[in-house]
Amino acid sequence: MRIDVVTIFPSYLQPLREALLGRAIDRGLLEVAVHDLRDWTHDVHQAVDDSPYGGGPGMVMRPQVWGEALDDVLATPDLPARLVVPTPAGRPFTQATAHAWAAEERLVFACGRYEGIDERVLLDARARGITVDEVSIGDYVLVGGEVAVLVMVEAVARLLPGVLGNPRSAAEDSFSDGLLEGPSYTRPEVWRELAVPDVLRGGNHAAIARWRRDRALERTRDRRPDLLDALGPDALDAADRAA
Ligand SMILES: CN1CCN(Cc2ccc(Cn3ccc4ccc(-c5n[nH]c(N)c5C#N)cc43)cc2)CC1
Repeated sequence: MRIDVVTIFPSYLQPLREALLGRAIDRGLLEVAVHDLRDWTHDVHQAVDDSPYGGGPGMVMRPQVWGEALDDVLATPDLPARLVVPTPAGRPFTQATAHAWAAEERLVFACGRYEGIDERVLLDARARGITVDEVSIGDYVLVGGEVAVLVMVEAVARLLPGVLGNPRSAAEDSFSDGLLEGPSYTRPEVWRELAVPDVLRGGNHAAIARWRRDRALERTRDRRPDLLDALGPDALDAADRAA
C-alpha cells in the first residue's frame, strides 16, 4: 500500500516511521510519503489560509494551494487512490473502515488546519472521479488533521499482511466479533496479593474460551452497551448471564 499525506506540519507524521510501522516501511510492506502543502504556494509568505466568506471565527484553507498539491500528489504515482479528509464533521472512522481501506492500493490523506479546507477542493476532486471520504476519529475537537491521520494509518497498516508479528492479533481484535476484549494477565501468578484467575491457569481451553467470552460480554455491557444493542437481544441476555 502506498500512503501519501499532505500537511503544513510534515514533522507531525514522523511517528509513522517509528516502531512497528517503521519496520513495515523498511520491509517494503508499506510506502509512506509526506508532502509539505507550502511547497505549492507561490507567494513570499507561503499563505495557505484566508478569511471565511460569510464571516465567522478563524481562517479557511485556500482552494488554490490544495488544488495544485492534490493535482500533483494524486498524479504521482498514478495509482487508483482514495482521498481521505479528516474533519470533525466526518463520518465515523471505525474498525470496519480500517478493514475496507486496508484493501486499497493507495490512500492520500489531506490534513486540514485552521477551521478546515475550502469545500470546493473536495467538490473538485469528486467531480474528477476521485473517491473522497470525510471522516472523524471521534466526538471531540482537535486542532488539525495530522493526529487523526496517525490514528487511521496505524489502524489500517496493522491489518496489512505481514505487518503484525501474529496475524491472530488482528483477527481477534476488539470489535472483530463486535465485543470489547476482556482482561489480560501475564506472570507473576500473584502480584501485590492479586492472583491471576484460576481458570486461566487450569489448561481447560473450552473453559478459558468461555470465561474470556463472558468477560468480554460483561465489559461490553458495562462500557459500550451500544455495541451490545447492535448484536441483538441474545447478546444482552448473554451479557446478563455472564455477570
Ligand atoms: C464556525 N465553525 C467552524 C468549524 N468549527 C469546527 C472545527 C473545524 C476544524 C477544526 C480544526 N481542524 C482543522 C482540520 C481538522 C481535521 C480534523 C479535526 C478533528 N477534530 N476532531 C476530530 N475527531 C477530527 C478528525 N478527524 C479537526 C480539524 C476545529 C473545529 C466549528 C465552528
